[in-house]
Amino acid sequence: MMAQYHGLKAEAPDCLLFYRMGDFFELFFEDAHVAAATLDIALTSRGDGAPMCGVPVHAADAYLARLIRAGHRVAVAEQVETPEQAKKRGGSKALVARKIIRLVTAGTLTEESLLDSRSANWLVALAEQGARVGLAAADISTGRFELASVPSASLDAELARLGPSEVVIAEGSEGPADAVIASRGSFQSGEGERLLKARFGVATLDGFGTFDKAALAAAGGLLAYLDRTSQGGSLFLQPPTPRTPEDHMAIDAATRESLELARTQSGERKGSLLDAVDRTVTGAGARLLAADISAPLNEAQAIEARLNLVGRFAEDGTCRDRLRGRLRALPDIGRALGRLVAGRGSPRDLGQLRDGLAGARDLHEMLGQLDGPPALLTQLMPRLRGHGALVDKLSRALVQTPPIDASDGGFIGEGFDAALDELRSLAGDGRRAIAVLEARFREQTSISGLKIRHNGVLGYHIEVGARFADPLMRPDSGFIHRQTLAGVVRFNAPELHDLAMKVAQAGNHALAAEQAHLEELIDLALGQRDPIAATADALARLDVAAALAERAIEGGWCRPEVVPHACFEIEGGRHPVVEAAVTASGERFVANDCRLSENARLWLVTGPNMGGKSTFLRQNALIAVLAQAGSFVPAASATLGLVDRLFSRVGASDNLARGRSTFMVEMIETAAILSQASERSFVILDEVGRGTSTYDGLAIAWAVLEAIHETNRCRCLFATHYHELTRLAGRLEALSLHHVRAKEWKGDLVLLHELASGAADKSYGLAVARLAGLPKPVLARAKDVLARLEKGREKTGGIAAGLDDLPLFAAATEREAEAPDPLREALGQIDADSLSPRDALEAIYRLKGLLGGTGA
Ligand SMILES: Nc1ncnc2c1ncn2[C@@H]1O[C@H](COP(=O)(O)OP(=O)(O)OP(=O)(O)O)[C@@H](O)[C@H]1O
Repeated sequence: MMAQYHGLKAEAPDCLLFYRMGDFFELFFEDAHVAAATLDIALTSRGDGAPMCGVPVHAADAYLARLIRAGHRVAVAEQVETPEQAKKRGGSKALVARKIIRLVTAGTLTEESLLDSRSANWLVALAEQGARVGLAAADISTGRFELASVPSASLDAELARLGPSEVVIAEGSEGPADAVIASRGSFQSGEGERLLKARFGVATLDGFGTFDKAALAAAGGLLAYLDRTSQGGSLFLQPPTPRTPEDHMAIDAATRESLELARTQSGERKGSLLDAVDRTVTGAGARLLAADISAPLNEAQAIEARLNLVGRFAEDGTCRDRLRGRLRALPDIGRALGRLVAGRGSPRDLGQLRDGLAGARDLHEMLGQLDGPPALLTQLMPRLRGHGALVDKLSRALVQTPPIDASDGGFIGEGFDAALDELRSLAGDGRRAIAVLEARFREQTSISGLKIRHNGVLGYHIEVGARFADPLMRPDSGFIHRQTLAGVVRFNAPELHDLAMKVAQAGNHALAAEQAHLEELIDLALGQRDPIAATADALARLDVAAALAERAIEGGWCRPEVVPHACFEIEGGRHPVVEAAVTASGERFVANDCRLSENARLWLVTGPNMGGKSTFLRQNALIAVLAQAGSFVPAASATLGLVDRLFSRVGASDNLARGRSTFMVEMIETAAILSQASERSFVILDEVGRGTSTYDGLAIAWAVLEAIHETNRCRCLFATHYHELTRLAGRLEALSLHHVRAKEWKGDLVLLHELASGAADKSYGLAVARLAGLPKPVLARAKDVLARLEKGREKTGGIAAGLDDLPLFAAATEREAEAPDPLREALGQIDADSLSPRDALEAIYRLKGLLGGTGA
């Protein structure tokens, strides 16, 4: 047996091996140690001392879920023949054949119990091709399949958008630290193209869109990995959709994290923007909303289309309530379909398709009565119907609530198949005849406690109390002794045997008939897989639109207006997450305006700690995300020009608690903004520069602000404690000063959280410290120190002395640009077309010499 075990283990060395033995999956050796520790189950050992532990087959899903969540992958080795078959094949000592039937990994789950119904479950494969990375993403629980090719620099942003459960890369290539390494062979564009064509049965991929080599190579890696995990079995993939990152607002990983779009910085959904917005009533709706918020659109028309639908549901409360009420009752047909395609479907999944598709048809009828439907609704409508024949068949075939487990039958309803009904009635007749026989035996033996019972070992048998058993033991009694237990004795009888045979036979035949129907019904449903998936998507879109309308009404949100010029005008804007927290603690959230335009695109925000600067910055970034995701926004009015890229950076010390963010990271991230932000971008910078010494920090913040103003020319909100920066207002015409208001009242600091124009008059640092309970002697001492510092500042002009005659940023950058670069000049003088190979080689040596500073 161990030879067989090691053989299987060698097939999946990077997985824990679940080795089926009877009613258990057993794990051995190191696997047993890992599983026992993760699952908190007893570690035992075999006769030969090998460590082992086991989990019961019927409860395997729950254990699998825990192992997967702990980051493991599991290979499931099943028995693929019965002990009888094994004996027939190889004699009495033959070992039952076993085979790995599936690798269970985080990115390839379909089981309801292993998945979060409100989150997508992405498996991503990456393939490097020069400066680009191909990205293939599949969620086989719903069949979604996307292919993209992105510049290497955008990879992190794409991965952060998807939040994949599992990433696969080719050996020797770069990727996330926990990525699964697969063999290089399949990560080739030719292989990818071949596998795609074979899977979707097409001669060309043109019908799906255009994919470059990087995307095809990633598809190759993904399909080969899926094939390995399913061990050649089927799984649900819709045709690939090409994804063009340019169609969406670019949001890099650091910005997502800082804005807490789908998860908070501690990794939870609660407290994120998504959580504050989500009022969806179906799992599929929740998944789509998460995708929408993670990838806001970049095209006004598409945004308008979504907003029109949300607007319609916002206006019509009755329609919205009815729609949401019906959607709430619908099963998750997308995932039911995924399980059916993967061969893990149950009668209950068919029941879910029946109910979900019938529900979609009802919604079609209901929504069809709306006057002047928005264009997006008109587009969705045809996808809600067209399943009449399938629904009809499933309705006639299945019982009201079909079971998950098909093995006991009982899922095909009465009246669907006359032959099945006949078999069932035969079994029923048999059982009734057995009841009659029991009465007759009682009369005949005069044992009133005599019973006919049934169990898995003896089948039907007669049971009497031990003290009544003697007469039945006699050879001529007509009863045959089977078993004596403490207190009872069990018998059989020829008549009972005959009847039992009939019942069993009819039962087996009925079960076989039900299984045949199940297969046929599953085939029928799978024949409609694409239209069913389209219906599932349409239902999800309706849920998202109605949920956003619900949220808008609940919070008094407004419909944003998207305009062609790069403005950002928000009246009475609010932060949905902070507002909820502030309101919950009985306070009032103060709404604030933000007005950026092409000529006034940079706001420098000052004011005391805890005054609300970060909240103000973030709420505006979130409003941009929501608006472009097609949602109403938390404001009285909002007009904005499309944002192509969104950046949010927070000064290093704010994040030190996480032990990750250092000044270095802050600078790397700031560098990314300066190199990537365009005139259409929106940037929030929160106390950038404060992670280092005052002089260095101020100098960096100053230069960054100037560069943003002069070079990037994007819309930007910049919060700072460096009051010296306010001097920039006189030099940069598109920069204006603002502050969060505070006042001292009877010696106490009152934070008003209200934005006003101009710079803050004081920094109130000591007042905040007092509010925080700093000891009195320390405060008094700090006051003294401050007084001296301020005196010094008056005399010398403070740390910003001398900044006033600093040359303009443009002049400084010109100077930088003017400095001659000998390498550049030498390169410019080469006439590439006239070079012989020998000249070229010499030129390379010369240039290399220049690079080293030695000349040539
Ligand atoms: N507009 C508002 N209305 C009501 N309360 C607010 C508002 N903005 C912020 N707050 C409250 O003030 C707290 C501090 O806000 P925030 O973190 O934005 O201040 P800050 O000025 O950035 O502080 P620091 O400079 O210390 O980082 C929030 O947690 C919230 O409770």
